[in-house]
Amino acid sequence: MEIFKYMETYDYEQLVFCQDKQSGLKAIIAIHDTTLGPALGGTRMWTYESEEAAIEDALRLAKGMTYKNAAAGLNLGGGKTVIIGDPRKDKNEEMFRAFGRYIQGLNGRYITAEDVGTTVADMDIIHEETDYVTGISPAFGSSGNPSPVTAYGVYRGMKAAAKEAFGTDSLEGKVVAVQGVGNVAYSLCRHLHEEGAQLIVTDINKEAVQRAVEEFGARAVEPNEIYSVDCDIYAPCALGAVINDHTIPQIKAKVIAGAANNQLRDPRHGDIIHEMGIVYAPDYVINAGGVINVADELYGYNHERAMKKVETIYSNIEKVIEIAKRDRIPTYKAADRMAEERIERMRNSRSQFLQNGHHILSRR
Ligand SMILES: NC(=O)C1=CN([C@@H]2O[C@H](COP(=O)(O)OP(=O)(O)OC[C@H]3O[C@@H](n4cnc5c(N)ncnc54)[C@H](O)[C@@H]3O)[C@@H](O)[C@H]2O)C=CC1
Ligand SMILES: CC(C)CC(=O)C(=O)O
Repeated sequence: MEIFKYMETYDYEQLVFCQDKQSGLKAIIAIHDTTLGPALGGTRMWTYESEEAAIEDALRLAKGMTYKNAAAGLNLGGGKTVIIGDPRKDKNEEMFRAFGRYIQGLNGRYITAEDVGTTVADMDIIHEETDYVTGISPAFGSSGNPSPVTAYGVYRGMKAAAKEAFGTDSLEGKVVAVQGVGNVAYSLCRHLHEEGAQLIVTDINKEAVQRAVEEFGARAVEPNEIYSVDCDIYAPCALGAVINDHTIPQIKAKVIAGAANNQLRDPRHGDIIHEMGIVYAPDYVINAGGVINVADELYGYNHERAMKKVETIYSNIEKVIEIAKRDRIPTYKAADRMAEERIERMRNSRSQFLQNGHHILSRR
């Protein structure tokens, strides 16, 4: 990968490599765009096949955060971190302390939170070194684990997408195929089960599958079978790039609505599912609940206020569908348009973010 060429093409501001020999920390912080405010986005810990794959993931996820935060109406830019390693084996306290010091060094240009492979406990350790971290324990007056809130937002957004596809937003009796039943999808399954949806689930973690089977009466399938099952709604809730040339021909769902980031392998896959008549709820619009929740910490966390904003995900999905129909474009393009227009409007009044993150965080 020619890194500067890639950064120039997609207009990234900064890429930071963090190394700490003693703890084994190898982290990449990508800051995409800070026009709207400091870059807020989670830290993912994952066993990447190569350093290049980790860099690419950090860059793609950071850009997604710029669009997510803009579309959600937050005054925040987009960034993300990946830590290279196995979250089950390679974590240690010194690692997150070292990482916290690197975040502090950015002086508020980047604020972190949880993502795949990191937890509230990890954020609490980071908090020992910096205030530029959210999703820390409620004991600190913070919002805690963002996953249940993300799940609630996905559930509401799924209902809005279902209304377009089926003429009603009721999910009672609808068959929903959930890919990955981790932190977010477990809570999502609970909402769906409570509304009377029938669940088909898969995960590479057999215990997670078993829990969904026992608690929600879900039917379990193998990971490679989830695309082709007979269902009304496909909910990708594991990792990205799952809507691709290989999977699209298998999909029978009329709606795709899930929590995973970067679901489309490439933009053209959004065009293909649009032509197939599938209602696609753009990932970064429907999964914004977690970031909306942690972002509220910057104003002194208020759960009621945060949930009120999370509710706007329903109308945001409606808005995206409306723009798509009006302009005869796929929903992913409509979402991009919505986010880009907001950033452009603000670009006239501010350019690069300069240290006021500290000022915001002092209101905690
Ligand atoms: N946690 C949050 O608040 C937010 C999460 N997201 C995104 O939602 C997705 C899920 O996040 P979490 O639930 O927090 O992560 P998680 O790590 O708790 O859950 C992911 C689950 O997917 C499973 N999985 C991995 N590869 C799989 C495969 N090939 N087939 C089937 N299952 C597979 C894992 O075993 C795990 O149970 C991620 O893409 C994340 O970036 C997006 C916004 C916020
Ligand atoms: C997990 C969230 C709090 C932030 C984030 O990184 C995301 O929405 O993907």
